[in-house]
Amino acid sequence: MHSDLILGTTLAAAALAYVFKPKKPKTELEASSVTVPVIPTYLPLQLDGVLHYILTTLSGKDEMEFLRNITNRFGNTINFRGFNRDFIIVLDPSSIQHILAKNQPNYEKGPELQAIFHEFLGSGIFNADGETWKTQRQIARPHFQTSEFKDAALINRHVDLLIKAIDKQMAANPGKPIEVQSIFCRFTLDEATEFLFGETVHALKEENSEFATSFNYAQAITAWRFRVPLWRYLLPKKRLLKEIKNLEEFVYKIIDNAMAREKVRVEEKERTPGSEKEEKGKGHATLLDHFLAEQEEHNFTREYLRDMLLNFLLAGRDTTASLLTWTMWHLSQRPDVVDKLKKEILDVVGPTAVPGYDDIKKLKYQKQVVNEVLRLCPPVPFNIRQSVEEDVLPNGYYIPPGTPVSYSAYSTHRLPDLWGEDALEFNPDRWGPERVGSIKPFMFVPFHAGPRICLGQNLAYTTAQVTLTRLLQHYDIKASPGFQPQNLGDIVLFSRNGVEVLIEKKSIAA
Ligand code: HEM
Repeated sequence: MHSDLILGTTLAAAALAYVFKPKKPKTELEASSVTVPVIPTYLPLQLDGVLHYILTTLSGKDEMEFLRNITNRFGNTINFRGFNRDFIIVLDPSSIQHILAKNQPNYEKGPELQAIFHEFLGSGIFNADGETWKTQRQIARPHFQTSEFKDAALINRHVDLLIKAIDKQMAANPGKPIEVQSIFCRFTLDEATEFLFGETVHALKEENSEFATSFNYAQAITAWRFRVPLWRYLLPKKRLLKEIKNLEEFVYKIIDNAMAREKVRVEEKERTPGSEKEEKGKGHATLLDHFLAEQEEHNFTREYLRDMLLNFLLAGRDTTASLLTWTMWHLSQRPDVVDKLKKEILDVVGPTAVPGYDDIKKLKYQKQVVNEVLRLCPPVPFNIRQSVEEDVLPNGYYIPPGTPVSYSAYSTHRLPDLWGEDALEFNPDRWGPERVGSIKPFMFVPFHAGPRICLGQNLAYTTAQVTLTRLLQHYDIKASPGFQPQNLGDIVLFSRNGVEVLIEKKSIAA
């Protein structure tokens, strides 16, 4: 009893000290700039605001629209303070440019975000700053040059399997709508594992593949921590660690095999002098091979390579699945757009030819459609950085040091001031030659921007466009009556209830 009283008093005293802690005097920079407006709350520690947000996420409401409503009410630069901790959100393109490009070194991933992702992603590219990030980016870059996937053979091989999986579902449930989100997630998992590791996990074939289940779980828990950082301390970790171990078993097997292969290659090189002149990174089939080619210089550990592979998988898999899913949703609502797409495919690729990179480059209208999907449904709807030093945004607002600063592609892409009165409408024509000039840099940031711009951007467009071309050569896509998707604003923008569309087998030439 006595010890409870002491503990209770200590905690209460600590809480009071935190709430009423004396304010630091303003720095010179702070005094000469504007304070970001704080969203009004009424309880100490902004408990009402924090609870409102937590209840919004728990009740399954649309967090992206929640945020958009707040910024509509309080402005494009706001401080969503909780527990006396600042959390700044910026929407205007010049602030986004400042954070992602002009003063990028001052806006890191930072220790708080890294702690949220730590168990799953370790020190991989997605979760690293400084030299660790730079090294991974430099070594990985050659694997993402378009020459690596120009014939789109790997993508097309997986699209063959995707079409088979769709046909199978249609045969099992004739005339019924198909939930495409989960199929696309399995498709992109297969494609990405082969592109990155050289080995696919066969998620399309085996609906409940162990790797896919573990990956989905680890990602879902990490996403909860991302949305409500408090969960990091409250959610049990036992299952998370078990699922991560499953992933590691699979990944370590690939790493060990690749390391053995690389050892043989190095020994052979030593036996045949002169072959070391070969260009670094050239001729390496997988991303892992690119890293192992640098092994002598960097001495990467198995753990480092595990982090690297899981990070690339996280970065590339769901994002592309999200893009394909929302594309199908918008097409199901717009038969006029489907008709135009089909006409273009017939003219450029033909009714049955398998498209390569050069073909899809000619599909101009299709690219407009994909961009319009990326605008309204950016796969990464919300992104966070943390300031290192204090700073001032181009619009005069003060950023304290060590503060989370976020931008939301979802909200910026929907601002009528930037996109016009039809900002909320799906209109691929806004990307046509007459209007595209009004789209200024940093208004459209689905792939991030600046030094940390998405490495897989070209691969993502190619995968999405090849897949879309092949699907429209085979099928007609129509609305599933009464179905409405519900945004799930996780790390990746998905629909809480999947996306149902009616798919009919129909030759494009018919
Ligand atoms: C439609 C598909 C995609 C979208 C919308 C997308 C979007 C993004 C965004 C917004 C970021 C910045 C994340 C951050 O720094 O917080 C990013 C980074 C990254 N993306 Fe993508 N991505 C897509 C597909 C891919 C693919 C297919 C790959 C590779 C397989 C990939 C690899 C990466 C990597 C490695 C980074 C980290 C870059 C760095 O920090 O330097 N992405 N992506």
